[in-house]
Amino acid sequence: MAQYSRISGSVGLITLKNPPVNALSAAVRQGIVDTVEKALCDPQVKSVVICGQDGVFCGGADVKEFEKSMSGPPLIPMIHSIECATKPMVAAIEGSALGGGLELALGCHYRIAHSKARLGLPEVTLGLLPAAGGSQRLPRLIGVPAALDLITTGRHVTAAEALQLGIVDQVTDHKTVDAAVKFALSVAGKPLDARRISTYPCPVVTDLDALFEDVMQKVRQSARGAIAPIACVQAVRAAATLPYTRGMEREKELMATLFTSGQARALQYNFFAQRAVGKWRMPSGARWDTSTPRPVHKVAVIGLGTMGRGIAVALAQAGLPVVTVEAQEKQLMEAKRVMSDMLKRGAKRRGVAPPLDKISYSSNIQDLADVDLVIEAVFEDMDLKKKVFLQLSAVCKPGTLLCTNTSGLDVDQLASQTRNPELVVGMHFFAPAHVMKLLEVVYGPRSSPQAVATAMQLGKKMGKISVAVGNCRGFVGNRMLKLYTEQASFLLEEGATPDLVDRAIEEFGFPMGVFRMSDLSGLDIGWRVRKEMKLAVPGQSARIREGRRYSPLGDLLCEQGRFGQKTGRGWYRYNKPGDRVAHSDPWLHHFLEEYRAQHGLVARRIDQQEILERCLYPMINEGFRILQDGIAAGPEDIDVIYVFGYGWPRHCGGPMFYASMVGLEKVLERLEHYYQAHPDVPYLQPCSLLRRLVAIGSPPVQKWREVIKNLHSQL
Ligand SMILES: CC/C=C\CC(=O)SCCNC(=O)CCNC(=O)[C@H](O)C(C)(C)COP(=O)(O)OP(=O)(O)OC[C@H]1O[C@@H](n2cnc3c(N)ncnc32)[C@H](O)[C@@H]1OP(=O)(O)O
Repeated sequence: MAQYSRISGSVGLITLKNPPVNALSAAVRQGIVDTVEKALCDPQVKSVVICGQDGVFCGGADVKEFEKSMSGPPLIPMIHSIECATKPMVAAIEGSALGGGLELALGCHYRIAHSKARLGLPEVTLGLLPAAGGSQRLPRLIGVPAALDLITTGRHVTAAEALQLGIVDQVTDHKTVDAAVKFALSVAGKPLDARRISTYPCPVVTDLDALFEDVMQKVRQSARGAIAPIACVQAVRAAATLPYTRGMEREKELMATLFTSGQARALQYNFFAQRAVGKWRMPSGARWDTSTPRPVHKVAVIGLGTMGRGIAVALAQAGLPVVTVEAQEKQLMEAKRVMSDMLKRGAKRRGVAPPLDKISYSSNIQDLADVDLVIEAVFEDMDLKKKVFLQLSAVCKPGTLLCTNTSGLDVDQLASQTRNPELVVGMHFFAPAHVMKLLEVVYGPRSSPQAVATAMQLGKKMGKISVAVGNCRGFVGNRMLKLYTEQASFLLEEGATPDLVDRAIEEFGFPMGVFRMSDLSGLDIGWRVRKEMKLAVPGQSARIREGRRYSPLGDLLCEQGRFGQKTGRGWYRYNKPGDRVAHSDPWLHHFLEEYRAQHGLVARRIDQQEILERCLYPMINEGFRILQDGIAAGPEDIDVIYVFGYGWPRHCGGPMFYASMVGLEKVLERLEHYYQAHPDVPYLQPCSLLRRLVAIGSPPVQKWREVIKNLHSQL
C-alpha cells in the first residue's frame, strides 16, 4: 500500500507501507501508481516526496512474489511515469533503498538520504539483475566502472559513498522527510529535463572493449559458474553502447533468462534460508521467540591459538570487552602482537579506530571471575578441554555461560564437568574466526534454551550467521564433510588423481577442491583424530577397518611427513613450506600406482559425473540422516551451514536444495547404485527419510519440515 497526504501546503507526500521493509508488492505498486496520479492531478501540489514508513525507504521487489504469476502494475512503466512527471519527485531515503527500491529512487528527479541509509542493487545476489531500469540508469548517473562494481557485486553503499558517487543529491543527519520536503519546496517549478536520468548519455569510457573484457574475465573467475554476474555485465554494456530504449530491451531479455533459472531459485531460497535459521527451535520445543537471552556485557576467550585469536578479535570488533587468557607467557605475548595487528588492519579497512582497548590479556584463569560468558578455545583435545571446564566451573561467577569452540567433540561430556551443565553450549567457529560468517551453536541434551538464545544472540552481534544444531560427532558440517573427504580418497584408490577430483569439485563451484583444501588445513589434524580413535595405526595399510572400507592414503602421507602446505608436500607439491600454489606431484601419482598395485586394485577411468555423485550424494544422504535424527531442524539449516562454512556454491542453494533440484528420485537411485557397488561403505545406504520423501512424490524442499515433523511424531 501507499498513503498519500499533502504537507507544507504544496508538497504531496507518498508513504510506502508494507512492513517490515516496504517491499514493492503488487499492492504497494498499485498504491504508488494511484498516489502519484493523485499528486500530479492535485493543483495545490507543486512537488512530491516519496518515503517509506518506519524508517525504511524500500527493500526492493517483494521476493516472495517471484514464485507467483505476476499481478498488479509492473515496475518499469511505474518508474518511467515518475521520471516523466512534470512536478519534481524527491525520494526521501531512510534505512535501505535496495534493488527495486533504489530503482524507484533513480526514477525520481532528486534523492535525499539519511546519513545512516544504505543503498544498493543486490539483485545479483538473488540470481537476477536490476531489471527495472537500474542497469541502464545507474551507469548513466555514476559512470560505467562504478556502476559495474555495484551491480556485479550487489554491495550496499553508505549514504556518504552514495553522495560521493553521485547517487544521492544530499545527505542529512536530521529527519529525512523534513529535509526532503524542504528540498522539494526549493525545487518546485524548476525545469526537470536535466533531472531525468534515462535521457543522460552514458559517460564516455576510453577503450570500452578493454574495460568490459577485463571486468568479464574477473567476474567469470569470481562467479564460479554463477550466471547472474555475467548477465549484469552484459546489461551494463548495453547501457554503455545502446540508446536507453534499446538498452531497456536488452535488460528485459537478459532478465527473462535469469528470472526462470534454477540459480535464481537457489539464491532466493538461500536468502530466505538465512533468515529462517535465526528462527531456531530445539527438539524439546524451545524456540527463538520464547527463549530470552541472558545479558552479556563482558566476555572471555581462553586459549590464544589461531581460533582463540580470531574469536577475540571478532568480539572486540563487535564492541564487547574481552578478557583473554593464555597460560603460556610466550604464546600470550605473540598473540597480543598478532591480535593488535589484526585489529589495526580491520579498523583501517572499515575506516574506524582499532578497538585495542577492548581486549585485556592475562595468563591467570582467576581473571575470568566476573565475565558473563566464556569461549574456551584451547587445543582440540577432550582431556584438556575437560580440565579447563572443571577450572572454569570453579572460577566463574554463578550464571556464567560456558561455551566450547570445538569442531566436533561431545559438548555434553564437557557439560558434565561443570556445576551447571544447562549453561554449557558449543560455539563452533570457522577459521579464520574474525572473517568467516558461519557459527554452529551446538546444544547438548542439557543445554538450556536460554543458553542457546544467548549464544545465538552473541553470534548475531558478532555479525555471524548462527545456526543452532544438536550435539553429535562433527555436528552438522563436519559430520557431512567426513564422508565427502573419505569418498574422495576412495576415488584415488580406484584410479583418480587429486587434480582430477579437485577440478570436478571446483568446476561445480566450490572455491577449492577437496585435496587442495586438505593441504591448506593440514593433513595431520585428521590423522591425529583417527589415531586417537585407533583407526589410524602407523605402519598399517589395511583397507578394511572396524568392518568397513577405510582408505589409509591420508595416514600414509602423514607418516611421510606430508602434512600439506605447511610442510611443502601433501596431496600436491609446493615450491617451499608455507607456499600456496599447488603443483601436481609426480611422486604422488607414482605413490598411488604403487599403492594400487600393492592392494591389487586396477585403476579405471573415472569421469566428472561420478566424482560429483560420489563426493556430494553421500553428504546429502548424511544430511537426510541429520534431519531424521533431529540434529538440524530443517534443510535450510544444513544449506546455510554449507554455503557459509564450507564454500558450497550459493547459486546451487546448498546440498539439500541441490538434491531437490537434481531430483530426489535420481539421488536415491544413484545412492542405491553406489551402495550395491560398495557394500562395505554403510553410509551409502539411502536414508529412510530420503526414501520416504521419494515415496510421497518428492515434495519441494520448503515442505520437508512437515514431513520430518510427521515422521518424528510417529516415532
Ligand atoms: C523487475 C525486478 C525488479 C527488482 C528486483 C528486486 O528488487 S529484487 C529484491 C532486491 N532487494 C534485496 O535483495 C533486499 C533484500 N533484503 C535485505 O537485504 C534486508 O532484508 C534488508 C532490507 C537490508 C533489511 O534487513 P534486516 O536485517 O533489517 O531484516 P531482515 O533481512 O531480517 O528482513 C526482515 C523480513 O523482511 C523480509 N524481506 C526482506 N527483504 C524482502 C524482500 N525484498 N522481499 C520480501 N521479503 C523481504 C525478510 O525475509 C524478513 O522476513 P521474516 O519473515 O521476518 O524472516
